[in-house]
Amino acid sequence: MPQNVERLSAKFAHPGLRFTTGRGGLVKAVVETAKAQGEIYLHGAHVTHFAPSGQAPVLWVSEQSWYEPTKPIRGGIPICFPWFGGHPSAPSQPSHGTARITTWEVTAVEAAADDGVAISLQNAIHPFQVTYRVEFGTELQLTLTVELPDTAPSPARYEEALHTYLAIGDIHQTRIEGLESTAYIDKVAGGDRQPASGEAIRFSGELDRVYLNTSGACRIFDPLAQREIRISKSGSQSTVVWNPWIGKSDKMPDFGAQEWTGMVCVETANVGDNAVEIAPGSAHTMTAKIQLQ
Ligand SMILES: O=P(O)(O)OC[C@H]1O[C@H](O)[C@H](O)[C@@H](O)[C@@H]1O
Repeated sequence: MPQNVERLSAKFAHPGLRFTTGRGGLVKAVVETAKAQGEIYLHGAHVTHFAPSGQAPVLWVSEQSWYEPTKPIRGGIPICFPWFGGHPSAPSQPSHGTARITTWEVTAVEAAADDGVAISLQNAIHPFQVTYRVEFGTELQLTLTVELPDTAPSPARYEEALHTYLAIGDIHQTRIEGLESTAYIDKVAGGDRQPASGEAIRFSGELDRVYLNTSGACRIFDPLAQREIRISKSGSQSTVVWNPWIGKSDKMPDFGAQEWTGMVCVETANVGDNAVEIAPGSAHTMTAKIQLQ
């Protein structure tokens, strides 16, 4: 049975969470508790807002974003799955997979720790069964579980990313710590492999890096907004860092002219050499926890 606001509201009534029609007529859940505000669209299971009470939004969303069933939302937390970037063999397939442009089914809404509220969703993306639990508390906790049914004929491989767009005061002043000792693929330099830089990441032009074999937390220091965002994770061996700067964002119709100065992506991922392979009847879970320090 198709999900609509009335049916969802009747089935999953819970204090602090309500279903409503969002932009473009797409259905979303809105969270308002004593500790936090948030929202998630069923389209893409896309978290588009999170803020602990009294704080400015932690996530950035473009004013120019599409809100259409066939297009990804620009900002928030798109789920890239089951591939990252272009499809490995079929270039006409959508960038970053189909998870972010299909409607997810809500399976549960429940109370979570710390006066929070959690929503769970699922999506069948052949050959996988995917579940996503989003816990809105003082922190935002994301749990993405990919299962390969035991009826599958052979093991299957996938890539994934919680492509988190963070709202920052000014990219020129922002620095990211936690990846100093990790080698990376420089996508701006055509995919060259670079050794660990030994330094915090700072931004002075387009930056698009895939850090491999790293399971540690990142700290995003934002002096203009006078705050620090911490992203910790489990089940993830890659971290992607991206800011498109002027030239690339100018070419994107869903990106406002000066918006690139107020965002940075720090993506909890398993991509490239870190793609995940699972056997029939098994599952893999990746988590990310996003918090203000
Ligand atoms: O425009 P999209 O398909 O949403 O991709 C946006 C960006 O996602 C990731 O961060 C990739 O590393 C970038 O190369 C890409 O440009």
